[in-house]
Amino acid sequence: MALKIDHVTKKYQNFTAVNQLSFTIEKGEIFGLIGQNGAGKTTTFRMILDLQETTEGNISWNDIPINKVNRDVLGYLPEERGIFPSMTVEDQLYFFGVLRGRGKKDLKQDVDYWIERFELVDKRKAKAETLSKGNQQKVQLIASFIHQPEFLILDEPFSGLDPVNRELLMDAILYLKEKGTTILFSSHQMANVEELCDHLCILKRGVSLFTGSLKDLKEQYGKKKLSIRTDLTEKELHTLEGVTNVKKTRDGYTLTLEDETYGKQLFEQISRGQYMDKFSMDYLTLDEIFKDLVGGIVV
Ligand SMILES: Nc1ncnc2c1ncn2[C@@H]1O[C@H](COP(=O)(O)OP(=O)(O)OP(=O)(O)O)[C@@H](O)[C@H]1O
Repeated sequence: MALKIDHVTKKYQNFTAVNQLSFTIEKGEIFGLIGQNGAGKTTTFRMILDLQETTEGNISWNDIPINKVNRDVLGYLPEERGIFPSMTVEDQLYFFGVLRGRGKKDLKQDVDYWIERFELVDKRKAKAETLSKGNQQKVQLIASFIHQPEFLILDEPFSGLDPVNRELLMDAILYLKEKGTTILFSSHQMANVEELCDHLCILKRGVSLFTGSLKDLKEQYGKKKLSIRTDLTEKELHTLEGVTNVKKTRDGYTLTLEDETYGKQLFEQISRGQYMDKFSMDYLTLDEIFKDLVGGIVV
């Protein structure tokens, strides 16, 4: 594996921000770290980047302790955004590329490529302070990987981006993965995690509630979501055995089941031998699983 987090704990005086956290990330994988505000995501990132010491445990990159790893191997988009306000977009990207060890000539192709890909061509000579928040974020994003790091850490990269820019970023992350970059990111938007991640870790108050593949997480929960169109009332559906929740939707109901084995008997009870034009069992979305696991609303 490329990154190994081994029983890592971070304490601030008596407060434990990260508690015995362990996970690994394979080379070229996209790994999502999710959790509510204060769950310990940024603290974990900062320990991986050696910006903060662990209280206990070890972190290594390709079996080398993280504090011995060449900094240029890593790229980081921090949560607190900030770029040089009076520097142009283009100069900014050259600055960060050169700072992290690349030659200016060698950078030109990549700077041009990313400026175009993130639709910033007409802004390349503009001072960063004159850009919209979303455009500033795109510049900072490119700056975080313009030196071609092997391992890229993105703290909430999607926040503040409109749907078009979200798609641009999605595609860019997948492109970087294809090129072999290992990517760790956090997001409050579960749809982004669901679409991108190979593996994920769900943190609650510094403790991992789940670490593994999205597929395993979904299968662990099972196909507990049942979407139907029926003449039965909400009240009647509530009384059926195995149904834990009923939600009215635009054109029917979504039921949550105790487990998927109730599917067959519910089909018989609800259809009563009649044709049903909608009866489908499905896995919960990551958003639903997350809310169930952490027992709260995503903020
Ligand atoms: N320097 C510090 N001293 C004391 N407590 C801290 C310090 N830094 C972070 N914490 C606490 O550690 C916990 C984890 O914070 P962290 O920033 O890692 O959370 P997060 O998951 O990134 O949250 P968010 O989604 O809001 O960014 C929080 O309760 C925070 O208040």
